[in-house]
Amino acid sequence: MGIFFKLGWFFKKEKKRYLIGITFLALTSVVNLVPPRILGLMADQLDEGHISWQEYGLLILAIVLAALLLYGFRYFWRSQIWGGAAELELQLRSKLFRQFMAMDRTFYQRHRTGDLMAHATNDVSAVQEVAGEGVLTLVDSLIMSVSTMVAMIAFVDWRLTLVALLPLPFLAWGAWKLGDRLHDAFDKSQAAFSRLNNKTQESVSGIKVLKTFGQGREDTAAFDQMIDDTIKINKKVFKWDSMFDPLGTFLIGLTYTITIIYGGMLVFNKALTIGQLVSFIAYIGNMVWPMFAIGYLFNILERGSASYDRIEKLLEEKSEITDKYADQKLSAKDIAGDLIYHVKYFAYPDEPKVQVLNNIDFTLKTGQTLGLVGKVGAGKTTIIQLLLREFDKYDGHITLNGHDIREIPLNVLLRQISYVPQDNYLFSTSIQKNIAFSKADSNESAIVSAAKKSDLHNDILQMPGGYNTLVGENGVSLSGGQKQRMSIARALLKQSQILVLDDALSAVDARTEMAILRSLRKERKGKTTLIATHRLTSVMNADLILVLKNGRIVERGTHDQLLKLNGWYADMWQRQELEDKVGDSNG
Ligand SMILES: Nc1ncnc2c1ncn2[C@@H]1O[C@H](COP(=O)(O)OP(=O)(O)OP(=O)(O)O)[C@@H](O)[C@H]1O
Repeated sequence: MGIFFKLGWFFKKEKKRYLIGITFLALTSVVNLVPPRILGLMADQLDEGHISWQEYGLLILAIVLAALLLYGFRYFWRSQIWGGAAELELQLRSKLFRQFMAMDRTFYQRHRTGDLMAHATNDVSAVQEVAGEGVLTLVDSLIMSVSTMVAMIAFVDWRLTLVALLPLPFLAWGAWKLGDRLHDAFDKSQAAFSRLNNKTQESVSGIKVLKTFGQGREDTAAFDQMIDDTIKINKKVFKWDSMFDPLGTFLIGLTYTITIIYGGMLVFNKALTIGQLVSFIAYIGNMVWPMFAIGYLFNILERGSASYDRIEKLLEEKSEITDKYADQKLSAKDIAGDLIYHVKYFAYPDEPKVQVLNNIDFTLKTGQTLGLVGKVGAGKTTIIQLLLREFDKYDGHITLNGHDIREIPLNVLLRQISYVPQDNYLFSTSIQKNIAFSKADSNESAIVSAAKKSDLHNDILQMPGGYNTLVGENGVSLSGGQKQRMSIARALLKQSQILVLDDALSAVDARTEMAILRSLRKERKGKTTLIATHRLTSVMNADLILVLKNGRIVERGTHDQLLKLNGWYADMWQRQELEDKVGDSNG
């Protein structure tokens, strides 16, 4: 029952809806007592042999009227109570979705996508059942069983009521105990199904890798094993289910048998009329559902409660990135200015002792371009992540036009940044919509212009549907280079103050890279650009180049200054130049 208190906030909000629903539910139960009583009266009249057609007609009319009333009452309680359950489902789902949107990276490191999906679907459904089926079962089974018992005693006989209903509590007990096992088995079957889903998704998404590594057969075997396990688990569901139904039939049959034997004796001894026995038999029908229901109720509430706790736990998680300054009156203009980094110490939250950035200091004037280079794992992406506010806990500060970025409203800051990661996400829709994702109200000419600047326009014209070509899930139908250029077009369309390219040109050839960089220089005059890369030609025109090693800046300057230093940059430049020459002569 605790779950009803946990959901108190919701029932309080939806008080009116539930009061109306419960009132109609109670009316339904009471009107349900009428047809059996009328059937009894009819049977008595038939038994006594004096049938007045007028009276008979009136009784039939009363049954029809009761049926019509029941129709109307049922409609009202259903629309109110099921409507309430749907409302709760909606509220929980949107709360969860908002929470998922607000959460930082570490949240997604702690929770797997499949698990989050399960919370947003299975758990929400289990809680929704409490507000629908749970309320119905609790209220209806109580009112219906109590009112039917009162009618049995008042209109028929208390002794028959006592004896005939003896088996029914066992039905409630059986429904509770077996139902518990059934639900348990059902939960396991759901979990197995979810594992199977995860596996299918992973195998299909990674099909290219699987095939190229010749792992197709092994993966199929692993999948077969999983199906075997799932079937074994599902067999348990059928086992408990098959025990449950016959138990119900047996106990209900026993109740009817006792009624016929003992009721028959009472009729024989003239303690009861035939009509009363007929009414009683019809009333038993009213008692069956509440017994099943009471048993079910415990399971619905237990499951709902466990699911609600899981949802609450997720909702209680706090993002490390809080938009504390969301109300700060800062506009895009206020933050358009120099970008200054002064980060003494940064470590990722899961490994707080491993220093990833160490004394990163630099100033980038408005309109300048910064190049970030260095070996893999040197800290280039980490520097960018701090600007994007994926992590807020570091010793030092990063400012934009003098404002600490942690004190700028998130939406104001992020609207001023276009970010192209190494591996961008494309939605399974048309090319046009994928480019326009960064600025939904863009017109066609702006989209085409962005595609031209990122050297993608000609590729798109070659495609069967042009700009309307569908790209498949995460752009499967595109080459790596096309995907990267599409992400750049998306970023350019946004025309933001700061553009960040994180190894975003790694999949395009040197000539295409040069063309894109040329148009970027033209396009982004007066705007700030950050480029992290392994290919030094991408940053040779930058105003400032930082060479990173183990999270520290080991060399800094322009291309020419760095060449003169004769350090890592100069060495790498020579090697890459040589590689290009060898590549050209081979090509
Ligand atoms: N989420 C994370 N949690 C813990 N450590 C991380 C995380 N992301 C990156 N690191 C570590 O931080 C260090 C810097 O990584 P970063 O991605 O910034 O390097 P990078 O220079 O961008 O490398 P690459 O050129 O391969 O992209 C690496 O040692 C990496 O293993």
